[in-house]
This record gives sequence, structure tokens and C-alpha cells, in this order.
Amino acid sequence: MTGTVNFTTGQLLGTVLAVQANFYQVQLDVTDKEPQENNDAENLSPTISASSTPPMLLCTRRTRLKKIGQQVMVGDRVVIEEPDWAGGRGAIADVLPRQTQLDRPPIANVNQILLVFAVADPPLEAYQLSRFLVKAESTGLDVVLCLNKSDLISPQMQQQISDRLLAWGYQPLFISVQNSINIDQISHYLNQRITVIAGPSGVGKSSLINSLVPDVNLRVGEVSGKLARGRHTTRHVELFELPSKGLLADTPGFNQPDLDCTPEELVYYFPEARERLATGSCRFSDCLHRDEPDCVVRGDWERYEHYLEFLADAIAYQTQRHQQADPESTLKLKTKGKGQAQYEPKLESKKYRRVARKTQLQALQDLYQDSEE
Ligand SMILES: Nc1nc2c(ncn2[C@@H]2O[C@H](COP(=O)(O)OP(=O)(O)OP(=O)(O)O)[C@@H](O)[C@H]2O)c(=O)[nH]1
Ligand SMILES: [Zn+2]
Repeated sequence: MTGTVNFTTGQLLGTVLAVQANFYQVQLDVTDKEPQENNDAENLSPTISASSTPPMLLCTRRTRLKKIGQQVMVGDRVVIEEPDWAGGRGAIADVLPRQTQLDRPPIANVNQILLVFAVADPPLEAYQLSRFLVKAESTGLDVVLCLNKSDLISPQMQQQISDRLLAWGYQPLFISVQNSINIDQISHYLNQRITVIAGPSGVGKSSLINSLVPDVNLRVGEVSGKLARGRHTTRHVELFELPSKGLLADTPGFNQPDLDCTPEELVYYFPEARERLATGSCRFSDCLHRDEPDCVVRGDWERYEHYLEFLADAIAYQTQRHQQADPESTLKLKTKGKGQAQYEPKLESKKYRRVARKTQLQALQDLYQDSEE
């Protein structure tokens, strides 16, 4: 999202915003520099300045890319050749390496998740919020937590929620789409990045998108996002352009994201547990932080109860996966005996990141998938 039109190499760069059949809608990058003189009268490139809306071209994919099996996804950074400015057409000649990639829905280069909840109507439920947060953390992407409908509660109440979430390791942004409170703050977070919006039904995601994206007009307050989006149809994936030069993808609302990470990695999706592991270490390297002796994670923090519940889910999920992989197997999750002495290497943050990246694709796919099942 930071590239510019490269006039020195003559390469035009852009981002794919939507794919339809064999056509790709590509938003060209904007640059501060004025384009070089172009003497071809029939093919005048438009003057692009940082303030103007970036030009959009409807592009096809070069045969060479088809031959090498190079797919083009929404979110891809692409090189455009032979722009026909008058006709608004072009051809995609190359796809730049992806930073991240989702398969369902297909979006490349997502940077962060904007998790939207409401402080009331529907009521803010700690367990549900926790579940969404853990799911979002498991993508390895940045998580921005935003609490809508702040117009429905008192400043005192807001302070209480804020204190509580700070103890969880999050600094929520309180907004009210209805009263236009802190919407500019959100825009600031979305600046220059590709963001996926997620959250349960009825919290105001469509309302927020409507207020952030000019002319989009998503239907607000419908019975269920599922109806509008279709349960069995492939969702049309599209990135909305924000005035702040960011891109935003919508996800359907769903109420209980599946937690399908491994039991071992789960703990790293709790910032408050991460902090405990950063300053100390458990006696056993494979500690699941339940009843093992000398565990630094187990203790007096609010979400420890959630951790235990999600851990049970993660263990059940893993057992199920093992059985699917080998139906004959009676494999049970191995847990080490309590008294077993073992050298305990300190867990590095690098290790955490590696795990996170491995599951990132899976987790974000599930954010979408859950609602379609
Ligand atoms: N009081 C108040 N109500 C709001 C606010 N923002 C949205 N609403 C209302 O909340 C209801 C749900 O809003 P939507 O935007 O449809 O919620 P959604 O998250 O997109 O819901 P799904 O499409 O089911 O995922 C609507 O009746 C909105 O008018 C707000 O800031 N304050
Ligand atoms: Zn432990």
C-alpha cells in the first residue's frame, strides 16, 4: 500500500479491488510526483496528484500469467501494461509477492482486523468478545478493537469497560456511528492499510462502513447479514476505498467463531498471558497452564477462566483432527506427568510469530467460513 507509480521504470502499479469473471478492477497508485511528459496524444496519462482520486482501470490478465498459473486476487499489488486511459482499460503483466494470503475469501495483503463490538444493544458479553479477540489474535495480524454505540452508556460506564479491557491488554476505541463520535479516529487507523472488519451481528458494522466509505450504502439493520449475503452463494469479495487511502473488506456477522488453534499456541493469543510468559517461565516447556506445578500463567487474571474453556475446545479440536487423519487411531492428547523434570528453554517471541503465521491463513478463512456454514 505504500508504493507509488514508478515513472522511472515506466511501470504502473496498482491494487486489485474486485474480481469479476476474467476482469480485474485495479486502482492505480497515486504519487506526489507529476508524471513525465507523454507525447502520445492518443494515450495521454492523466495527471495524478496525491490529492486526486486514484484512477481505476478494468484489466485483463496477460496470457503469460495464465500460462504460469499465476492467479490474481483481490488485494494483489500488480504491474499494469498498455493502459488505455480513454477506455479505462489495461492489462495485468505481473503480480508482486504477497505479504499475506487468504483463500476463503480470496484476499491478499490484509494488514489488520478491525474488531467491532457494541457496548450495548446487543449487550457486551465478555466471553463472546474474548473469543473474537483470540480468534483475531490467531491470525497474527494487528487487531484494532472498536466499541460502538457509546451513545447508549454513561461516561462512568465507559470508563469501567475501558479499565477492564486494559487489564486484558487492549485499549478499545469508543465510537458512536449514530452520533459521529471518533469516526475520524478510526479513519486514522485505516489509513494506508488493508483492513478486514469483523464482529458479531447487530453491532453496527454496516453502519460504520457506510459512514467511512462514501457512496457505498450497505443495508443497515437487516434481519441477518446471511440473508443479504447468501448462505450458499460465493460471496462477492470487494475492497472498499476509504478517503484516508486505506482499503476495507467486510465480513458477514457471526456469533461464535470456532477456535481451532493448537492447545500449545492458545496462550499466546492472550496479551495478559503473553506478558506473564515474557517475564517468567513455567517449569515444563509443554505446560498447558492448567494444573502443572510452577506455572507462571495460571493465576489471578480475569480471562484465565476463558483460557481454560478455550483450551478444552482446542484439545477437543485437535483430538478430532487426529481421528479424522487416522480413523483407526485411538490417539489421545499426550500430557506429561507432573513430576517430570525437564530443561525448560525460554520461549522466544520469534517462536510465537512463527506459529502465528502458520495459522494466520486458516484463522482468517474461518472468520468468513463460520458464517457460511
Ligand atoms: N444507538 C446506536 N445505534 C447504532 C449505532 N450504530 C448502529 N446502530 C444501530 O444498530 C443496528 C445494527 O446496525 P448494523 O449496521 O446493521 O449492524 P451490523 O453489525 O452490520 O449487523 P449484521 O449485518 O447483522 O452483521 C441498526 O439498527 C443501527 O441503526 C450507534 O452508534 N448507536
Ligand atoms: Zn504454565
